[in-house]
Amino acid sequence: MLAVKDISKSIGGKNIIHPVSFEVPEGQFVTVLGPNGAGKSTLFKLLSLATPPTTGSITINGKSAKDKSVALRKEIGVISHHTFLYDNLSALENLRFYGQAYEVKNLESRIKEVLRYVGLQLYIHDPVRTFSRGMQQRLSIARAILHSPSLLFLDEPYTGLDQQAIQILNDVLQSLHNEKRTLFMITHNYEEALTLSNRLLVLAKGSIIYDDISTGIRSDEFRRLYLQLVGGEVTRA
Ligand SMILES: Nc1ncnc2c1ncn2[C@@H]1O[C@H](COP(=O)(O)OP(=O)(O)OP(=O)(O)O)[C@@H](O)[C@H]1O
Repeated sequence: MLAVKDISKSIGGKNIIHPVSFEVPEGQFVTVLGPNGAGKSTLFKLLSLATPPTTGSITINGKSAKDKSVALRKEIGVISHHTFLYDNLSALENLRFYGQAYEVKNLESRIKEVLRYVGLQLYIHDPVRTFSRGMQQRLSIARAILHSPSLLFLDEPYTGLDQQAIQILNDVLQSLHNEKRTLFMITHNYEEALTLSNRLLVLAKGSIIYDDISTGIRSDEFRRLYLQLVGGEVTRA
């Protein structure tokens, strides 16, 4: 499903990601943890096709990441700090814009469905500039799943969310996981990670230093292990 072979990234002569290789089978929910500056966001940008690797290759559902086709873009959804929303457009208009770009079938009913999913159906006609940070984050989740991607990338999705929005996000992620979609999440929030995901990667200084199935690990056990691996404090988003 996602195959990463020897990818590295150097910026301005500095090696930020050392060659890393791993495969993520269909339906797996992978979380990447690591201290500040480990290279998580850079890895995220590489995998979500926002920036090309310096070396190595990425293959998504058998398609090379070098192929910039709409077909490849349709395979992935991205939730990051950047909401990719237009302030002056309403929730409906934003989703129409993306839905048309991704050639979503039965777009109007799919838009209503995803807005219900994230609890924003009452705000369908409101401009995004009137939305709180958490509401914008919810709408960016709706945008990212609108075209039913088989692979969803999430970079610190919990930042700025209230308890209700965290619950909505967790429910959405759980449903996507149950639907056997593949999820790849970067977070500092290891408690959510342990509850939801079934594989943990720890990145430090641009290298993967831990890669294991997470099912059944208690949070205090993992916290101890993590501190042994990277030292310092485990931070929460
Ligand atoms: N465009 C860039 N130019 C130069 N250095 C960069 C650039 N982007 C990232 N870096 C450096 O690469 C390293 C990894 O950064 P990255 O943002 O990927 O880490 P991170 O694990 O996401 O950190 P955080 O948890 O703080 O968000 C850092 O030392 C950072 O300064």
